[in-house]
This record gives sequence, structure tokens and C-alpha cells, in this order.
Amino acid sequence: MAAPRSCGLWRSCCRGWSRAAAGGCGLPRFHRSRPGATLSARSLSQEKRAAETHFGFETVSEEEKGGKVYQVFESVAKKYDVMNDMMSLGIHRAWKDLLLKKMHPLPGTQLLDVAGGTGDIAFRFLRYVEAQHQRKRKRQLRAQQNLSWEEIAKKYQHEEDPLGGSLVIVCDINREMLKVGQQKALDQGHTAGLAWVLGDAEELPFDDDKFDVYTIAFGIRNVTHIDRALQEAHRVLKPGGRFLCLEFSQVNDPLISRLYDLYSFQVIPVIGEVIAGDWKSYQYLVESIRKFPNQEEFKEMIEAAGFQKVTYESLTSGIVAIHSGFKL
Ligand SMILES: COc1cc(O)cc(C/C=C(\C)CC/C=C(\C)CC/C=C(\C)CC/C=C(\C)CC/C=C(\C)CC/C=C(\C)CC/C=C(\C)CC/C=C(\C)CC/C=C(\C)CCC=C(C)C)c1O
Ligand SMILES: C[S@@+](CC[C@H](N)C(=O)[O-])C[C@H]1O[C@@H](n2cnc3c(N)ncnc32)[C@H](O)[C@@H]1O
Repeated sequence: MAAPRSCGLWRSCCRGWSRAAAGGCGLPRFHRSRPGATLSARSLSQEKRAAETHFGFETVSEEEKGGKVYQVFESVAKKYDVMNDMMSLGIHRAWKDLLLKKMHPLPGTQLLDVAGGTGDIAFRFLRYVEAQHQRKRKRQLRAQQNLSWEEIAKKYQHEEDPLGGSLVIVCDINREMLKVGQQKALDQGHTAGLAWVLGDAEELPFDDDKFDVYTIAFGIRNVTHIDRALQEAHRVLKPGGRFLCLEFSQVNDPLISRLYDLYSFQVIPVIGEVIAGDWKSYQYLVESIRKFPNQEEFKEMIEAAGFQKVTYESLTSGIVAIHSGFKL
């Protein structure tokens, strides 16, 4: 795959995006009944239940959820980065750095960052591979004996790709989040090795076996059908490729858990209201965290999607966890 030089927005033709952007319409794809099929009262009520899901603590239909999630991120996009620093006192940066450390990408890595939003993982990836590439080049130069200074200077001047062929695609369902990310990329001078794609985690607009690494940070909690997003992750990874997910998880220490609940429910929505004028979106954030499966349950879901050697590491007493798996 050739590394795109531009960081323009590729609009995917994926149906999922247009449905969510339009506020949710269309039939749930996996719970449709066959035309003409007669359903007993019991199976009818089962169908109804199956098409329901949650949006925070609220019960909503599966069709509604995508539109509601879209509105949340459309609303918070402009204040998203500042809110994260404020609410987490900058701790989210350390969690994201740890994700990159775990990934340890080498020059040439093709990364798909799903629900990539404003590009935090993508920019870290670019900085990481660039530093790796520099180190490799220095090692090679040191290993070569008897080079003249002209030869050394030439090697530095003719560095055609500082990323060594690496590429990151940021894929997100929300146009506003991507717009903020693109502006950040310009401000931080990231132009090469980066592409932005509008697309749904449940229906990725990419061919099979394309990427070395798939990441999703604080994104999978918002997806309507987590199992479908995991299957899509498995499909687009190359054999040998790695899945990495950074997500809120379950706090295991009872004392920390009480303080955490207090902070989550009493402080976070207030900060949301004061800084972003948006209580509801931050209430959704803390509620959606409580609805997400714990470390072990999520590990099982990743395994059910076909990943092997699935492991996880809990960070900050389990407030978040990084799950890892391989397509073998
Ligand atoms: C709409 O959807 C979203 C919007 C977004 O902006 C972001 C996301 C996705 C999230 C990220 C990208 C990550 C960054 C965002 C967050 C971490 C915000 C979510 C935060 C929580 C769910 C709570 C946990 C927060 C932390 C661990 C960060 C550190 C915070 C503190 C140490 C607390 C600071 C203390 C004060 C400000 C004092 C005032 C507090 C009170 C009076 C309440 C009582 C609180 C305490 C006594 C201390 C708090 C204790 C804890 C947080 C638990 C223990 C902490 C540790 C083990 C370190 C998105 O989807
Ligand atoms: C909390 S943000 C995370 C952004 C970024 N990964 C980070 O760590 O800062 C969640 C992102 O998930 C995106 N999202 C929600 N549902 C999605 C879906 N079905 N497909 C792709 N992205 C989705 C949202 O638009 C939003 O940008």
C-alpha cells in the first residue's frame, strides 16, 4: 500500500456513516425477520428485545443509538482535547503513550486507527516511527566504517521518507472530530504518512488483510454492535497483525472505586457543563463506561471474534485497560 502524501479527507462510501449522520434510519441489519414469516408472540417480543440497546443508562433502539452517539461527538468535537486534559489531569496522555509503547511500531508499519477522532493515536504513531527510523539510520551510519563527511551529509540530505514507509489511516464516523484532527495535523506539521477516512467501525471501508496493526482508543464503547466491530478488525488485519484496544474498564479496588464513582458522577458532568456547555454528553461518557464489559468479559469477546493470544493490562487501578490480540 502506497503511503498517501496528503492528509485530505476521504469520504468512505460506507452506509453506516450516512445512517448515523442522518440521525439514525434504516433497519437493524441482523434482526430483520424474513418477509412473510409468522412470528409467535414470544419470538416477537424476543425480536423487540434483541433490537434494543443502551445509550448510557438509557434504553434505546439499535437504530437510534448511532445517531445519538454521532450527536455527542459532533457537540464535543471542538472542546474534546481540552476537556480530556482537564478531566483526566493529563493522565489520558500517559495511557495513550503506553499504548504506543506496547505497539512498538517499526518503520514500514501500516496502522489503522479506528474511532481515531482528533488524531491523538495517529500523531503519537508518526512521532514514534520517525524516532525509530532516525535511530535505525544512525545505527547504520555508525556501523559503516571510513565514511567521509560528504557521504554522511549526503545520506542526511537525501532522506526521502523519514517514516520509512509507515502509514496511519484515521477512520472515524464523525466528520466534526476528523475536521478538528486535520487542523491539529496541520498545526503540528504532520503531512506525510497520514490519511483521514470517514467510516463505521462496524463496516470498515477497507479490503481484507490490509493492516499490520489495528487500534481503537476510547472508541469501541460507543459502537452499537461491539462484536461486529471486532469481526471487522479481524478481517482488515493481515495474518500476523495485531489488535490493540485502549478503553475504560473496571476498577477493582473498592475504596478507589467509590472515589472514582464520586468523581465520575459528581464532577465530570459539571466540568462538561462549565467548560463545554454540555452536561448530557459527559453524563453519557460516565454512564457508557459503567455499561462496558469488564477486562475478562471483553477479553472473551475479542477471542470470540477470532483473535489469538489475547491479553490485557489494567492501568491506574483498572480505570482503563489495554487489550491485545493477534490474527494468526
Ligand atoms: C463524550 O464522550 C467523551 C468525551 C471526552 O472528552 C472523552 C471521552 C473519552 C475519554 C478519553 C479520551 C480519556 C480522557 C478523559 C477522561 C479520563 C475523563 C473521564 C474520567 C473519569 C471517568 C474519571 C477518572 C479520572 C481520572 C483517573 C483522572 C484523574 C482525576 C483525578 C485524580 C481526580 C481529580 C480531583 C479533583 C478534581 C478534586 C475534586 C473531586 C471531588 C470533590 C470528587 C471526589 C474525588 C476524589 C476524592 C478524587 C478522585 C478519585 C479518582 C478519580 C479515583 C482514583 C484515582 C486514581 C487511582 C489515580 C469520551 O468518550
Ligand atoms: C472518545 S472518542 C476517541 C477519540 C480518539 N481515539 C482518542 O483516543 O482521543 C470516540 C470516537 O469514536 C467515534 N465513533 C463512535 N462510533 C463509531 C463508529 N461506529 N465507527 C467509527 N467511529 C466511531 C466518535 O466519533 C469519536 O470520535
